[in-house]
Amino acid sequence: MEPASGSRHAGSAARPPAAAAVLPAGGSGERLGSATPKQFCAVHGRPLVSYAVRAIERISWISDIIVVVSPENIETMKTIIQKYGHKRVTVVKGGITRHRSIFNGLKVFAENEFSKYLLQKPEVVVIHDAVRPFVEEDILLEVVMAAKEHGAAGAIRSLVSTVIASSADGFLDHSLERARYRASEMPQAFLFDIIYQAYQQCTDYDLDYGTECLHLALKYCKIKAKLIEGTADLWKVTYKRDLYAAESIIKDNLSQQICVITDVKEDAVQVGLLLHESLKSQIKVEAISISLCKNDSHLQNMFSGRCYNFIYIHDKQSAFQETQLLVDVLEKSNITLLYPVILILVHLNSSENISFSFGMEKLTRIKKFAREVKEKNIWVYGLLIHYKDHLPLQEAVNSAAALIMALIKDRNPELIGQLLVA
Ligand SMILES: Nc1ccn([C@@H]2O[C@H](COP(=O)(O)OP(=O)(O)OP(=O)(O)O)[C@@H](O)[C@H]2O)c(=O)n1
Ligand SMILES: O=C(CO)[C@H](O)[C@H](O)COP(=O)(O)O
Repeated sequence: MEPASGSRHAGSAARPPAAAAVLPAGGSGERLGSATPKQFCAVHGRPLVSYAVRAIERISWISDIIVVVSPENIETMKTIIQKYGHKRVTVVKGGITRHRSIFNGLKVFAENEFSKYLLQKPEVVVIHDAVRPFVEEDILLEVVMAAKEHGAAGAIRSLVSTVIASSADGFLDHSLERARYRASEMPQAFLFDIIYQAYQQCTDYDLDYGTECLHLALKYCKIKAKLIEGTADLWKVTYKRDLYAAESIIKDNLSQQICVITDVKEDAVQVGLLLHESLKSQIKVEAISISLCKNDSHLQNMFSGRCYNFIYIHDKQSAFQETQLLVDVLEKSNITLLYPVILILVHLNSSENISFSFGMEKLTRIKKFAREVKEKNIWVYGLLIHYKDHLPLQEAVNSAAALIMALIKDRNPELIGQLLVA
């Protein structure tokens, strides 16, 4: 179950060959400048490498995923695999350069000494940097099918800047015609035997200074790679700003859909309908009116979509029991494993005096409840819709919709347990 994200050629009919993937993750992230190598930096609470692993593991036709990490990070990687429930992953010790790490990853399919188990050699192997989190199945399929046909293939992008060469004294020597050149990105794929033979023949210079796997296939096996136009999201996290960009993309993907759950009481249903109207131009809304009592079978089916945002509207003084039931169902559904789920508890109040109807005791209770369920990766926020004669319901609902959109787009952990007033 994944949040919605852009997919360019959905539903390709081509049948992929037996494939495996090698994800180099053995670098130190010097250019990012953090003490933690970038692949282990948290992006919306989860290490970057986990996003790349997840992107590959959800593809059924990729049998094995080899993640190559530096020796000191093997345990960290194994912990990540366990914590986020990753499957079909083997962790392998990396080398001092990216090429050496990739070569180590490939050896798992060809040389016994590199793994406790010699894995089944795939027809095609995908190579994808662990710091490129947004790879989609359609581009992988295109690259893999092209590799099967031509021996090697890789994703490319148009150049943003012109490439120039400078002379030794720091002056322009010449510039390249930008339209003729492309940036080489990932994923790339190869017939396994081609890329493995290429790495076996590499010089130390290639292994230490090379930056391009497609070039090795050309140089040592005379294979001209097929180049496939990639999407903008395939870029590599390299600098600190790339981590912020990755987090923004993830948050944007997570805030595409919301599920509005209303108590069956008349007021709650009415507010639910108005909220639906107010939100639907900004987000896909699914609305459910339900009595949150135990054993309600409707609840079990509610979390089948790609939804990570829920609103529960009620007009009770206290609805913690019902909310707890909702939390239990969310937890059981496993959607909280990879991303935090937002749950906004909407209380309705039409009395003159807010402080009278919403005392300190209840505020403290929301905070305590939110703190407890945060442990389950469910982020609870309170929202009071306050309406009376001089503040019409429609106006209060519009203001509530704006606050809801801000909460789910920002996904701010500092506001967990707070009560906002619309
Ligand atoms: N010895 C290395 C060096 C790099 N990589 C991996 O290769 C990918 C792309 O390399 P790059 O962006 O250059 O990562 P770093 O080498 O970590 O970054 P920097 O060059 O800024 O130090 C990353 O997933 C990185 O972890 C690797 O597996 N083994
Ligand atoms: O862009 C690429 C495709 O070949 C590689 O990801 C890139 O060459 C990695 O090199 P570096 O580790 O120096 O960033």
